[in-house]
Formats: sequence, structure tokens, C-alpha cells
Amino acid sequence: MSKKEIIDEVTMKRAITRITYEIIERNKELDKLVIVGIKTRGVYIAKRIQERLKQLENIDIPLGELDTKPFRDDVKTADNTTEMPVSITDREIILVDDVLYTGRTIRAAIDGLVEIGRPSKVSLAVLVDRGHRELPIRADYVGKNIPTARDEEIIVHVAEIDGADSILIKKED
Ligand SMILES: O=P(O)(O)OC[C@H]1O[C@H](OP(=O)(O)OP(=O)(O)O)[C@H](O)[C@@H]1O
Ligand SMILES: O=c1cc[nH]c(=O)[nH]1
Repeated sequence: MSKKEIIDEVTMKRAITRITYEIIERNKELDKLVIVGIKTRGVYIAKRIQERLKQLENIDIPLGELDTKPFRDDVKTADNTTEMPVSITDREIILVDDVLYTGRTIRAAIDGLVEIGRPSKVSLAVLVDRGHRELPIRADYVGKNIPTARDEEIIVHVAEIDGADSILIKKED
């Protein structure tokens, strides 16, 4: 097994900045947005986007933290640790995650959202799309498309949890 860095801190920051510019370009009513990070690491990517929107547009967009575990189709947990600071009904949600793979986490995330409100629109931003979808789900904003083999793994490190920002690929030898 080998682990190799494929995206460094600077390139990861640029990718998040580009996603933020695309969100600004495609959303004329920024004050309707709610950013929702998927626990765990999606929350930290969501916070970076929120900070960049504040720097670029001087706007405070509310940020929620979504627990998808109670809505999974494999191993479910009973308690829901979702934290949402505002009502999401009639708001435009930007769901944020670090990696998009099979799409099953996003399917669960949509269930988690509709349980607490009725958004007028839900879009998806991911730092990495590694392919291999098992459901008809696609991202609206993609930081990096990284083609992978099924037996590889993409590992996103964020400074807040892992000590530094970086994206690694894990391969079986
Ligand atoms: O498209 P999928 O096949 O559902 O895979 C993508 C999900 O897998 C990872 O979550 P993980 O469960 O490893 O949690 P983490 O964010 O806490 O690392 C990643 O953060 C995505 O949420
Ligand atoms: O490679 C993968 C697949 C799912 N989730 C990850 O974080 N990485």
C-alpha cells in the first residue's frame, strides 16, 4: 500500500477559490444561499467557501453542518447531529463535501435536508470528484476531477483536523 500527495495546500486553496467564484457567478441572489457542509470534512471545505464569500462579496452566508449517517442505506445510526442555524425552507442550498465517489452520501444528505425543510434548490459542490457513481448524482461545482481506480482511495486532509491541507491518493501495491 502506498500513499502519495497529489494536490498540495496552495493548489487546494486555489480550487476552493475557483468554486467560490463560480458560486458568485451563477447565483445572482447570494442572500438566498445557505451553505451546508457534510460531516466530517465537508464542513471544513464549506467553511473555507463561506470565508472566501465574505472576503470577495462582503456577505455572511449561514452555514449548517449535516449528519448523513441516520439516512444512509448501509450502516445507519439513530442520533442525528445536524446543526442548522436557519430555516432551509425556500432557501437555495449549496451542499459541500470533500469527495464525491458513489454518490450514496449525497443521496443520504438530500434525505437529511428534506427532513428539516423544503429548499427551493439544492446544488452540490465537491473538492474532488473521483468518478465511479452508483446513483444518478452529479456535482455542480468541482474543485478537481481526479480519475481513480476502484481500489484506490482519495484522502482529503484539512488543517483543522489533520494538521495541514492536502489531497492524497492511496493505492494498493
Ligand atoms: O460518494 P460516496 O461513495 O458516498 O463517498 C463520499 C463520501 O465518503 C467520505 O466520507 P467518510 O464516510 O469517509 O467521512 P469523513 O468525511 O468523515 O472522512 C467523503 O467525505 C464523502 O462524504
Ligand atoms: O476515495 C474515497 C471514497 C470515498 N470517500 C473518500 O473520502 N475517499
